[in-house]
Amino acid sequence: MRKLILPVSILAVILALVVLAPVLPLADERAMDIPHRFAGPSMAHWLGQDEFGRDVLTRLIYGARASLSIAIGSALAAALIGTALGLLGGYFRGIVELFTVRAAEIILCLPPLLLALLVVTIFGAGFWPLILALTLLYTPNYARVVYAATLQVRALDFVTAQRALGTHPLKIVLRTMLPNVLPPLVVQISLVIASAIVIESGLSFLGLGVVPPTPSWGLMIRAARGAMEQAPLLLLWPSVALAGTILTFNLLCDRLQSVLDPRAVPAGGAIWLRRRRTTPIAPRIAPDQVERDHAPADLLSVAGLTISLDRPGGIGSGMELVRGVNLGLRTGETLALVGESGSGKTLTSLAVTGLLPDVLKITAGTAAYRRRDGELRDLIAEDEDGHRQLRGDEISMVFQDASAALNPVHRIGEQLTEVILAHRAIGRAAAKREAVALLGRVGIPDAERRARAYPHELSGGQRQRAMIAIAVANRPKLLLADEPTTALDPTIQAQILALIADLKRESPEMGVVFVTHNLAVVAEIADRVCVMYAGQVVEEGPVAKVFARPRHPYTVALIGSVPEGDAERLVAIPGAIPAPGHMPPGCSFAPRCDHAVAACRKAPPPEFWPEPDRRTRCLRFEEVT
Ligand SMILES: Nc1ncnc2c1ncn2[C@@H]1O[C@H](COP(=O)(O)OP(=O)(O)OP(=O)(O)O)[C@@H](O)[C@H]1O
Repeated sequence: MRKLILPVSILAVILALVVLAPVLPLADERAMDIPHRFAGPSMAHWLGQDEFGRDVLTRLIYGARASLSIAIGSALAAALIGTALGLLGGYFRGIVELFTVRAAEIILCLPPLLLALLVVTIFGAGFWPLILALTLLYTPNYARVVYAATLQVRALDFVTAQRALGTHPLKIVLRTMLPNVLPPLVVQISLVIASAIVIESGLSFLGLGVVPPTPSWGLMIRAARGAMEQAPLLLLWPSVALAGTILTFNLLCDRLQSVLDPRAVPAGGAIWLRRRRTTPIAPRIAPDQVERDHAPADLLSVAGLTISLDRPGGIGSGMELVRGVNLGLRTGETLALVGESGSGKTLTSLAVTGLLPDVLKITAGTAAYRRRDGELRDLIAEDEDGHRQLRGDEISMVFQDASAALNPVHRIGEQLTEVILAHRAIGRAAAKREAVALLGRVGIPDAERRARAYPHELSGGQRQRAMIAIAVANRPKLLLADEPTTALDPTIQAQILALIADLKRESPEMGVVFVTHNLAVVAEIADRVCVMYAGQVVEEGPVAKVFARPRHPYTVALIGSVPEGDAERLVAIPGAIPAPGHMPPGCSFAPRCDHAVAACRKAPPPEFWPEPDRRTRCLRFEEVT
């Protein structure tokens, strides 16, 4: 919210001047003083006098009245109409879409200034025709933005749930869809206001807008142009006012975007997560450092990763959500990250890909990644450009919710083609052929036809397969899969796991980090497992060894909580994971642990290495069985 203070304050001053103009001690904006035409700035006329001796400051403020009320009025009117069209078209689709969004799009075929000229020629110059022209001009922009946002929201589970409940469609549109499309809408309004100010000034400059003697910035520029040699300052004031106001609206728009939409879009699919530029540490890591710290992990070595909440002045700012995580991944290996909800699995994988939301910050740690060409890079210190080069190419992601991850307004084949083209120097036709082949490879039947489908036209399992196809399109070295099977039914789950295993066999070099809650999945596909609890890795080792003899009471509890055949044998872990910022002074699992002794509650346990390939954070690991 702090980001908004500057643009909102500047706009508040401008709007206050505009609204309070009649009661301010200003000269009459139309009073002429011919003997003093073109007089420079003085105590009585701070910005000088114009070609009729009128006070320039007064006309500038009254000019803002005309320019801003036309711009804001038309932006709001267009927003109202465009939003209604976009919401209706996006929600009902079919014939409604044709008569709303598609009809509005016809306007986009006409050049903007030409359309405005047409309206003004028909209705004559003046305030209301200008508002009408600009409203017509901007309505399709809103309709398209809202339509795209509506399609996205419409496909989400909560809308489907509302429909399943039999809620009236208009109620869903107004109560569920509208609030969800507001962020892009608000941003669009500020963009349109800035653009409308420019068009209004342009038309007034051409003599087709505001009618003299009413002042407007466009008219002032037009008049000043003729007297540029006698009084160049006359051109400066309205130009500065125009440029300053537009810049302020653009700044507001930029800031609103980051405040209202904490999520962003990575390549390949539309996971709404904001990319973050972290404080550069040292992109290249000395090989001996990696060798020393993580000798066996040649592909990815995460060391001391700490992620904190970064909301200056906000509640909980500085709170550590992930605390000193170390983990290593070897070429061709599958590492499972397991743990209860909230243990930091997702944040750890997002940090590696540079996709942490803006409110989170990496406060310590490195993530040494060995690139295809053998160079070592620190992914934590990598900037956004560096991450973008790697993401979708060497490093790929598969997320839990494919319907949110795939762009709802583009066909599956197009999305796949774009990912291939973004990272490889091949022609579009070849990329398209490869996209279809990939869809076939991940088990989507009739791939040629399905490539032309939109995400919502595929089943959940097919969407997940399509997302996997996008992730492996450029044969990544590192695949991060965040609960890719959690949302699927058991049969499809098994098929997707088999697919990932198949793809791994085809690319034996590919390392996989697999985030899951499900220990049965870990047993099936992982080579090693990292157990996370309250933002820390509490145990790590080869799957077979960890399952045969866990070395941390939390791992024991997790294994015990897996239902085996009959649900009565399921043992729930008592208590709850401590909230970030409320960690106990000692071991974070101590309050829920049967083995805990006084020493456990005193200080956080260090890492112990019971065997060369295993580690645990438990003082009593010898006694844990
Ligand atoms: N954008 C965010 N803002 C504030 N806190 C967050 C944010 N994202 C995650 N957290 C917090 O960070 C902690 C770790 O979250 P994370 O999503 O990594 O857990 P997880 O182990 O992946 O859980 P799940 O299995 O439910 O996805 C949680 O306490 C969570 O509430």
